[in-house]
Amino acid sequence: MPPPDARPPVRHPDAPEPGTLLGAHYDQCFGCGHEQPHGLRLDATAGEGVSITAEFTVQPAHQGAPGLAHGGVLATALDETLGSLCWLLQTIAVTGRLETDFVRPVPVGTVLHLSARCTAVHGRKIFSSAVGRIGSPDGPVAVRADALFIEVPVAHFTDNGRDEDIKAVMENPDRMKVTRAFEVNP
Ligand SMILES: CCCCC/C=C\C/C=C\C/C=C\C/C=C\CCCC(=O)SCCNC(=O)CCNC(=O)[C@H](O)C(C)(C)COP(=O)(O)OP(=O)(O)OC[C@H]1O[C@@H](n2cnc3c(N)ncnc32)[C@H](O)[C@@H]1OP(=O)(O)O
Repeated sequence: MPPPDARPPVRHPDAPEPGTLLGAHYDQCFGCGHEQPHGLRLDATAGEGVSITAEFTVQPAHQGAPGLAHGGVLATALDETLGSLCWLLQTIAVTGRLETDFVRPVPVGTVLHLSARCTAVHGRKIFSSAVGRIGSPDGPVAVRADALFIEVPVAHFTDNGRDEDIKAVMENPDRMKVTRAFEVNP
């Protein structure tokens, strides 16, 4: 829970307009990357204020039980949608905590409609919540999450990421949309 002196989130003046399809932040991202054959290929759209909507279609490769989505995959979809809120805050942050409720089973072939909103900011801490609904934006709730993201410097990635992947991004910054958006020059 945010502390009492947390402030409401502020949409950055340079945030993409509501309705903008955000696109992948990194082409190899398991959550959103379109060059990632094993991933979720989740498409997120900027909403009003500090909110995001996203869609993800559960594929056969995402099964846990026969014909049903794996819970970890659903948690990833929530995590990715929540992470997209950082575009609207224009902040680089990573997930510190993700608390997930699995409310209904999600069959393969389902379009999961996700929505996320930032609830508060306190120093480097970003508090947010998300919900995933089955079949339509008004469909039954299947999953919910509350998250704490922590703002980090670019060195979080350059110091810890595998060298060959960091090098590949630096050689072709277009592979990582965020390096352009935040004019990252590590
Ligand atoms: C070549 C160029 C590359 C450029 C890259 C540029 C940008 C990248 C952009 C985008 C990519 C970003 C994210 C990826 C996108 C989407 C994927 C979805 C998001 C994810 O999937 S991302 C992966 C999973 N994620 C991690 O891989 C994090 C691993 N982790 C750590 O790296 C550290 O753990 C860290 C940094 C989180 C904190 O470490 P730290 O040392 O910086 O800070 P510290 O520990 O002091 O915490 C500060 C305050 O947060 C509180 N706090 C911390 N953790 C807490 C917890 N769990 N519960 C409750 N409170 C917590 C403390 O209690 C303290 O609170 P207080 O200030 O009140 O004392």
